[in-house]
Amino acid sequence: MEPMVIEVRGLLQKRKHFQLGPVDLQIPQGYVTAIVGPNGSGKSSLFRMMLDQAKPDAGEIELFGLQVGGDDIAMKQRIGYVPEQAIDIDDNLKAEQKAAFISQWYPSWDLNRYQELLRRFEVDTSLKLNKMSKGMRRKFDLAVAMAHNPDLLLLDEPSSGLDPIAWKTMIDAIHRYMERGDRAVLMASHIIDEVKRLADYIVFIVHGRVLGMFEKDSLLESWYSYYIDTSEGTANWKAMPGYRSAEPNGGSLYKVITSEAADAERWCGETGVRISGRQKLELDDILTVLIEQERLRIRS
Ligand SMILES: Nc1ncnc2c1ncn2[C@@H]1O[C@H](COP(=O)(O)OP(=O)(O)OP(=O)(O)O)[C@@H](O)[C@H]1O
Repeated sequence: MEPMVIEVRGLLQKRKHFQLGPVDLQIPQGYVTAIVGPNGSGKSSLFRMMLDQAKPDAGEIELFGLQVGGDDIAMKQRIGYVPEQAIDIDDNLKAEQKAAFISQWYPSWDLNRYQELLRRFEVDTSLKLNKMSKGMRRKFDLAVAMAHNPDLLLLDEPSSGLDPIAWKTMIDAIHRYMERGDRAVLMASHIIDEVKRLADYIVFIVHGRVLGMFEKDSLLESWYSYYIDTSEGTANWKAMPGYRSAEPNGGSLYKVITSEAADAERWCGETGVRISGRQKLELDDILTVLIEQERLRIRS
């Protein structure tokens, strides 16, 4: 098993209208892990606690085996972070001045790498930060976050505001960053295509609850819709392994969703349930089912 770069244990944050956790998570070195969840599910809150910008009410986080919460500068220097929104949105400095300032904090700041990233992202560093477009600012933040060759990249919706060309450059930059094999990315994203292209693992979070961490390929292999013909009378499909939901699909057809496709297929064969069609679920469809189930769980 790979070493873990992030370990989250029993993490709890209570707010007036929202509770995050308790969260237990292990993020492995060498992989990209995407946190996927609807608006307000707690993704940014989790990042802020990992960076010690917010305190949990219970539990702990370790980065590189060191507990977050102390004043460990060396630990922070190993991280590159792109927040959901630029922290210093009104910054009157030119981008090049800001970068010169930030670079002092990082002994491993790599000027060549930084300039290469700026070139590829086409960032004009003579602009003042508060005069940059949202996308330009995002590209600058990405270049800065990667310029010191961090061991861990924390990216909170990194493609927010990027045009399609910049988006491809970002995907490419993250792939290259991962080439060395001993780094890790934890990213929050709403963009399904981005998650599919980048992520090795997916963490679903809904209403502050982590619903599990899944290896992407096996996740996409195990969620299926089956179209079941009920005209000849059929077994109770709710007993199907991994059963999630069923809805009428015209005539005697029912569309049944399972998250354990291989076992469900076998079960159908054994119980005489006739599958007249099958379709893999996309990530957003999986998330929709999980959100709905979480809603029902909260209501009950
Ligand atoms: N400083 C704060 N004080 C109180 N509540 C907050 C604060 N920041 C966030 N929240 C609440 O915590 C919950 C989680 O917010 P968070 O920003 O972590 O979600 P998110 O998953 O990142 O959402 P999005 O996808 O919209 O960025 C929300 O209900 C939000 O209103």
